[in-house]
Amino acid sequence: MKKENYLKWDEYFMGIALLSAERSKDPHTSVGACIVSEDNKILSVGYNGMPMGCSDDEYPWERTSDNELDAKYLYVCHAELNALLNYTGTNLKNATIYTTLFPCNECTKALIQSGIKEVIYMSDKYSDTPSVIAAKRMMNSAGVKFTPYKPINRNIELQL
Ligand SMILES: Nc1nc(=O)n([C@H]2C[C@H](O)[C@@H](COP(=O)(O)O)O2)cc1CO
Ligand SMILES: [Zn+2]
Repeated sequence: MKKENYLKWDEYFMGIALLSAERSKDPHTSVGACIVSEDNKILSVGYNGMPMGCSDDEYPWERTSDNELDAKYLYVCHAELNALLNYTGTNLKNATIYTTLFPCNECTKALIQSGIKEVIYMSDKYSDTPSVIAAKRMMNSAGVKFTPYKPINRNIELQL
């Protein structure tokens, strides 16, 4: 008889998003994303980080600063955008993105334009911000389904 405690598809893909988030250098919020085709093939992954060539030792990680130029927000590339940009293929039509944090309005525009049809998200901690409210409005208009991930409360330990 087959093993029963294998990872279901949703768990596997959100697990990969969570593992990708572990690559983030952001001291406050690590985000990971995994893009999956209609037939459950992993197409791309990403996490939030500074753009290529912009050293994550030199660019700021602060959330606030007297000078906006000394805070992270003008520079950091979101996990969802990185996952889109890391994709080397040509067809994201009807793909699903698993993300550990609900997408912002800017990533949402790019997700919609790329053909992503579903967003499965873990945290929605910024749900009351204009960015997320706008993101949901656009997803609703564009027919992009968004579904909270159902936690299974299982710990998976990886010994590295
Ligand atoms: N959906 C998202 N994906 C992301 O990759 N991010 C990134 C941008 C920042 O590096 C960090 C959020 O920082 P903070 O405001 O929680 O300290 O997560 C943020 C959001 C929120 O919309
Ligand atoms: Zn974003």
